[in-house]
Amino acid sequence: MTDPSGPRAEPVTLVGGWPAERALLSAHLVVERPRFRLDVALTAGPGEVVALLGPNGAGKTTALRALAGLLPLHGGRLRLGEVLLDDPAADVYVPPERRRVGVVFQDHLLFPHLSALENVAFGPRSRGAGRRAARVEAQRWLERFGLAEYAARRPRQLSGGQAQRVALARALAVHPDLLLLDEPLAALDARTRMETRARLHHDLRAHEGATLLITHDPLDALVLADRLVIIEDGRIVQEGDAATVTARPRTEYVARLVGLNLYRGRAAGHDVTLDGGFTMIADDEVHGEAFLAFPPAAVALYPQRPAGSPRNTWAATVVGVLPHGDHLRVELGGPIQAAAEITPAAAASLGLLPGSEVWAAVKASETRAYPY
Ligand SMILES: Nc1ncnc2c1ncn2[C@@H]1O[C@H](COP(=O)(O)OP(=O)(O)OP(=O)(O)O)[C@@H](O)[C@H]1O
Repeated sequence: MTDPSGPRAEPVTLVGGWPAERALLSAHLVVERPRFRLDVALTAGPGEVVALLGPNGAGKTTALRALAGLLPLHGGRLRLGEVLLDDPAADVYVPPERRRVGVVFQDHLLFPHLSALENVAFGPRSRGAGRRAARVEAQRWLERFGLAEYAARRPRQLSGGQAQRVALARALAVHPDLLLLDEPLAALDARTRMETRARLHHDLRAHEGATLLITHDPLDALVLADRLVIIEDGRIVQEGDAATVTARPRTEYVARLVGLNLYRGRAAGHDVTLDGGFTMIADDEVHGEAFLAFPPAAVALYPQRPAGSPRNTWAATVVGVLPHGDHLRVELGGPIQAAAEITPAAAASLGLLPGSEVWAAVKASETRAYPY
């Protein structure tokens, strides 16, 4: 037992999810472009899968290229295990082929003229393994992934999902310390994507190194990753496990990603006055700068002002109506911009069209407020 009066552990500075000195990957990536600057700190531990999410142009590919060594850093430093890979201040730059990094790109996956087995064996061969040893290793990976029966097939005889997993086996066959997955499911159709996602989740457990997954798709991130890092305009705007990020989004992009309406405002107890002046009532009690969020499914729409109305009620104009799964997503203008999710039957009975005037209401009990 520890002595409570004894010396206490110093709090460690967390860079990402792991204390920088214990992480397998410890990176501060600074890349300058003419009109863009990437400046992010990333860490990942052994066996950890970190998803890097962000809108178009956020800098995800730039980060991946810097980690792989395809793009030298302009500032910061990159360490993998005990090895310093890039540190411009110390004039250190290890080229891609000498990094213990495996990359799986979304397309250009496999060599078309080689069989699945030869494709996977290429990994160990390129790291100096003998022909026979490389084939044995490749066979082991195909078996592990349940792909042994496809060993002799050429890539064009494989489905998209199978090819994707052979590419993963090839990357893992060299036992990289860092695995980089670039939109690994983006090229697949919806059904294959679902199956491959589930298998990939399983396959990734065989990897003892760190994994960084780049994706646009929140579902990929939520299923595959232990931790999410969200970047916008070259900077990290939020990171944490899925539960934290989805419960408390901190930017509009993150809110949309998890499907919430999100606003900033000032709270005084349960009342939150949003930027723009509209006041809403939340279940939570907060004081000062605050976020207010509610899911589109919590927004009820009425043709007239609802009687005995819930307090969060406002007159809105329909801006657009889009299919969303088996529901419809209604974009509303008015004192606040909001999205509502309703059934097609409800939309038909309201006669919703762009320009329609409706009343919107959200119960305070479905509205979350939290400090900014
Ligand atoms: N070779 C380049 N020269 C100059 N600017 C570049 C270059 N490559 C990328 N950029 C710029 O860097 C920024 C980040 O691009 P990046 O491709 O990393 O974003 P991303 O998050 O991967 O986007 P997407 O999801 O669209 O692939 C963008 O503003 C882009 O225009």
